[in-house]
Amino acid sequence: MTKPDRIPAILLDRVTKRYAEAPPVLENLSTTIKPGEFVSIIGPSGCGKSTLLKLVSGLSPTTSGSIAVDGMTPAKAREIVSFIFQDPTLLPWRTVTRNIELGLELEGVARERRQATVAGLLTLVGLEHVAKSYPRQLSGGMKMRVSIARALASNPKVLLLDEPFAALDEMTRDRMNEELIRLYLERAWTVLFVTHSVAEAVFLSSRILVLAPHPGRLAHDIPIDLPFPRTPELRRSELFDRVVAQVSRTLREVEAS
Ligand SMILES: Nc1ncnc2c1ncn2[C@@H]1O[C@H](COP(=O)(O)OP(=O)(O)OP(=O)(O)O)[C@@H](O)[C@H]1O
Repeated sequence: MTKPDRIPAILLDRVTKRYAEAPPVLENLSTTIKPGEFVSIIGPSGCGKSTLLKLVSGLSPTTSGSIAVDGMTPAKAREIVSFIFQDPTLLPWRTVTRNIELGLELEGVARERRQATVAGLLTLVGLEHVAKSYPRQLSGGMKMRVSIARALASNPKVLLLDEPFAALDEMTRDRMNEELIRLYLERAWTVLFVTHSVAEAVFLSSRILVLAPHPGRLAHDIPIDLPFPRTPELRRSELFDRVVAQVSRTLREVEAS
């Protein structure tokens, strides 16, 4: 007997999304994302990138077509999915530790287990030294790390990130990219990552989906065959520059069409 194929991490089958009576934002979008893939979504402003993440997260329903996350509807898959937004939205009156444990608290996880989980996450994102600080005492990069740690507290299998590093300076952003790749390799997540930066998408991804607008649709599906782990040296290599140039050209063609 042949072994059944592994269930796709994310399956999009002819997904169409329309807000009220407006023309569709996404139309007939189909693709399969395998477990462990790091997929970035790029495309002109308004082509439906954020909308796609909202559909996969179950925050917003599809108009037609279907989405399966690990074989489940997005609503059922919420427990295995974490969504990280550009704005970390930390609670200012809670310390770093208490921000990270918020979700676990709401789930009713006992205090001791919460503390053990948070201690591990603080180490993972390198924030042990600010465990008792408040958000206002942190830099933008640190706030984003708290937000990532909070998203990881529920031990997700699928991570959805909507331009998480857009507000950071370039150096911090590069460092966060390297940390994200380290965590991705360690935790074996499936990642769907929205960005406007082609270099960031190339650095992080095993695959890039280029969406075209009006209506949003899949224009290109580009595998990124650079070796993992991705390192700062890779970013300085000619090969990296070549891939970035190639993807930028594709994006410009989509923007011009
Ligand atoms: N809740 C909503 N109600 C009505 N229209 C919406 C809603 N959310 C998004 N839209 C519209 O859907 C289109 C796609 O928006 P979306 O934010 O998904 O695009 P995007 O590719 O992420 O854009 P950007 O790159 O500028 O962040 C836009 O025209 C936007 O105005």
